[in-house]
Amino acid sequence: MRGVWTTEAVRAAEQRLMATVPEGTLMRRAAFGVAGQAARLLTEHAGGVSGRRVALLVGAGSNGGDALWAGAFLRRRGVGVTAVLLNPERTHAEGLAALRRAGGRVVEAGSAGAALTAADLVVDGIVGLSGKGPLRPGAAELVAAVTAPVLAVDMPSGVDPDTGAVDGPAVRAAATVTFGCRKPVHVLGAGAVHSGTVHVVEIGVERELPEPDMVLLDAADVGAAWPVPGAEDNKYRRGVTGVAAGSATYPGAAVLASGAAVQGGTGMVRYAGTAADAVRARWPEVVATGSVTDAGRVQAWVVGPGVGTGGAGHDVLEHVLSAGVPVCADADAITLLARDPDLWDARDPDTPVVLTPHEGEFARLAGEIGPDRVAAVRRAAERFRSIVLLKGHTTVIAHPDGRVLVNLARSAWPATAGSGDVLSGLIGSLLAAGVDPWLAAGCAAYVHDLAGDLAAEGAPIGASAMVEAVPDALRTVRAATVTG
Ligand SMILES: NC(=O)C1=CN([C@@H]2O[C@H](COP(=O)(O)OP(=O)(O)OC[C@H]3O[C@@H](n4cnc5c(N)ncnc54)[C@H](OP(=O)(O)O)[C@@H]3O)[C@@H](O)[C@H]2O)[C@@H](O)CC1
Ligand SMILES: [K+]
Repeated sequence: MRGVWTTEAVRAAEQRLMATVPEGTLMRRAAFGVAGQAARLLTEHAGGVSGRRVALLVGAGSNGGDALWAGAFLRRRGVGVTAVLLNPERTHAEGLAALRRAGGRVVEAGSAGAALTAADLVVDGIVGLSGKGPLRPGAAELVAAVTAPVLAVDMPSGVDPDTGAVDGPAVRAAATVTFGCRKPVHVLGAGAVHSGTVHVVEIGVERELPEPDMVLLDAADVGAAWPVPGAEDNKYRRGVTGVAAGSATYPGAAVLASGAAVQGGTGMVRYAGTAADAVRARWPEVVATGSVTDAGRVQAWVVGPGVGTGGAGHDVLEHVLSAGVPVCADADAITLLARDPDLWDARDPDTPVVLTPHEGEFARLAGEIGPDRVAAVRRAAERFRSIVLLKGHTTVIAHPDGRVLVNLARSAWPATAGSGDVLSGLIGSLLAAGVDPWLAAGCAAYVHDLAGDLAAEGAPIGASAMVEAVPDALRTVRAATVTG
């Protein structure tokens, strides 16, 4: 698992560390990391380092100081460096002196045109963790004139450091070098896109950090958590997943959710609903019945996709919530819960529930999301005493106790009709196997996204192709576990 820490936690850790090391040490370590990545990008985009040109966009604080020191290091490798000062009277003095000593050029924003046009790489040191709001007009104008790839120092300027929100001009970086750990800006929403490839440079601050504010799973974590049957297991011990989804008119959701549960490795899938014929036709291994009341025993239920929001869907959801087993409630089930909160009374308080809304369903259930997605999902998880998984380019998964897991999409190909049904089937499969519901939601989100990416291979796909690709995705994460 990789941690993500808020700027508040990072600053506190930085203060503790600063007290133990000579002044300027952390900035030079940080800047050295920036210079290393800059050299790598120059090699990649301009075929070498020496003789290439770099422009530094330098703001008023330490972020600009990092950029200036990085410029000084790059000068030693024969790079032509020009610093563009956005706020000359507040420029980091030591950094500026270091760049000048190393033979760097310094210009003010008004005369930056030639340096920006000639640059093979631009380093964004406009603003870092003290950033508020979008780029101010002077900075925005310069950034708009950039054509070379941008390397962001700590974070892309103009993005909100703690929410990743972008509501005006902001830097779009090819890569970002950050210090000590990832911050929310690197993994949330638009911020994740604007950050480009994120490189974390250790500067010592990481040793001072408390428990992370959010975590990201990697392939090996998912591979280790995904259940693998042992010699003692049989289909019942592996877990039976109930799927209450779809309808005679809309059988697709039932077929996709049941298929994903099968492919996710559950021991048996019991389908209950009016799409039984369609499910049997596509997945003969599924035991299909017409109603949840005669479905037989299951260890977890997936409920909602395509069940409708009328009386029949209401009764299905009520039955499932009172069954005393973990439930993944998606789509129409969420709309039903939003419309009739009394449905929650059917749930035994100890029964784990995983809610998987998209943004519209989330708003119906818990109100508008606002710019701070993580805070909104945390509040909803606490309010409904459920795991809440908010879908998006960054999927945010909150536990009622405040823990948050995020999953970053590899591409947007999986954003297709029926994709959510696949996700809920995977979650159901893990819940039935007894995986912790918060981890189950995180692992399912990871495998869902990976399956989409593997199926797509750079071209559009339908949700059925994602179901087909689940075994490939599972092989990939299991291989990562083996190789460490
Ligand atoms: N954490 C660590 O361990 C280490 C951190 N280090 C580095 O320090 C950085 C944080 O530095 P920092 O606190 O000096 O402020 P920073 O982000 O440079 O902002 C400067 C000023 O910009 C302004 N401003 C605000 N918003 C703006 C906007 N939208 N557009 C334009 N301007 C805007 C605002 O001033 P204002 O004009 O509002 O008075 C603000 O005070 C951090 O990101 C990392 O790079 C490393 O050196 C070593 C280890
Ligand atoms: K920056």
